[in-house]
Amino acid sequence: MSADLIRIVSRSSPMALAQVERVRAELAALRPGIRTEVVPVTTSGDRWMGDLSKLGGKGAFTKEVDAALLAGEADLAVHCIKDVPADRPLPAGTVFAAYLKRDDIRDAVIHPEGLTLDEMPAGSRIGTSSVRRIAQLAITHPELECVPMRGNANRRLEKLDAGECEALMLAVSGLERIGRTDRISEILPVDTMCPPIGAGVLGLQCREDDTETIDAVAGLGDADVWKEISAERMLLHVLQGHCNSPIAGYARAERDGRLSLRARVFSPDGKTVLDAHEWAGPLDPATLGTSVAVALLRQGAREVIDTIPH
Ligand SMILES: NCc1[nH]cc(CCC(=O)O)c1CC(=O)O
Repeated sequence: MSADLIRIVSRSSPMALAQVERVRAELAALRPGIRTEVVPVTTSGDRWMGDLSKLGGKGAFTKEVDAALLAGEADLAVHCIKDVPADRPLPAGTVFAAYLKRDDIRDAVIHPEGLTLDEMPAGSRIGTSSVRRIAQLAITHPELECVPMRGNANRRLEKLDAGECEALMLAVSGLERIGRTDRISEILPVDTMCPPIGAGVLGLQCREDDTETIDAVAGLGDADVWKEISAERMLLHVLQGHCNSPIAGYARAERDGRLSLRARVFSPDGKTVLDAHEWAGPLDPATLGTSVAVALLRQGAREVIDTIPH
């Protein structure tokens, strides 16, 4: 950054731009002397409407953003942590300086007439390409059918309205960001629709040698979320999950300081469910993530994850 300007690189979807506006507002309150500018990019994940696994993984939504940061065309990147791969290190030369306060981690159902999953007729088509959602829907609602659905949340809502499916599943936090919570017909509890690793968390990524920007934004971070994400991302790293893995889980820092992590691994048909839940006790968050991952590996997680093509 220059002394008083931070250039923020972002994907140009409505959700990504709303995320940047949140960062700008929080930064303006914390450091009123710093100006911000937005540098928009389009990622391969935004352009490609086919199967994401054919694009080489979740990096599809982060690659071009990382490149702009590393090239010095921007000073700060805002990422949905959910979209940041954990099976490989962060791009060399970059670090997360802060994780913002966490939003709702649950998934929502959107049905034009407001029906819940229980109320939908058998054979109703649910638009989702997420193996995590497909597997868990197969467990609770085997009578419903999943059909592939990609594109940013606004485009998915348009496709729903055009009749391409009867209902959608989308993250509550994403709908909040684009101002479309009015479309929600049901919010699914985490027991039956376990969220993805990193759900509802925005991370602020900087160049590791740019201490000026790191210091400027570090104060936006939330200490509890830092612990939760450290545990969740270590779990994903140890499991070596890929973009199409049916891995779900969330850590929770309690008010009294205790930290727990629940995680699940599913076969796509939902017939195999591996489940682990542990409290950190004296362990640091990353070691908790390792411990829960090992518990899942002991239950056979490697075989379940590796049978899914990616
Ligand atoms: N895969 C796209 C994506 N990345 C992050 C979110 C939701 C917001 C978040 O969890 O940060 C979404 C949309 C969705 O899954 O409905």
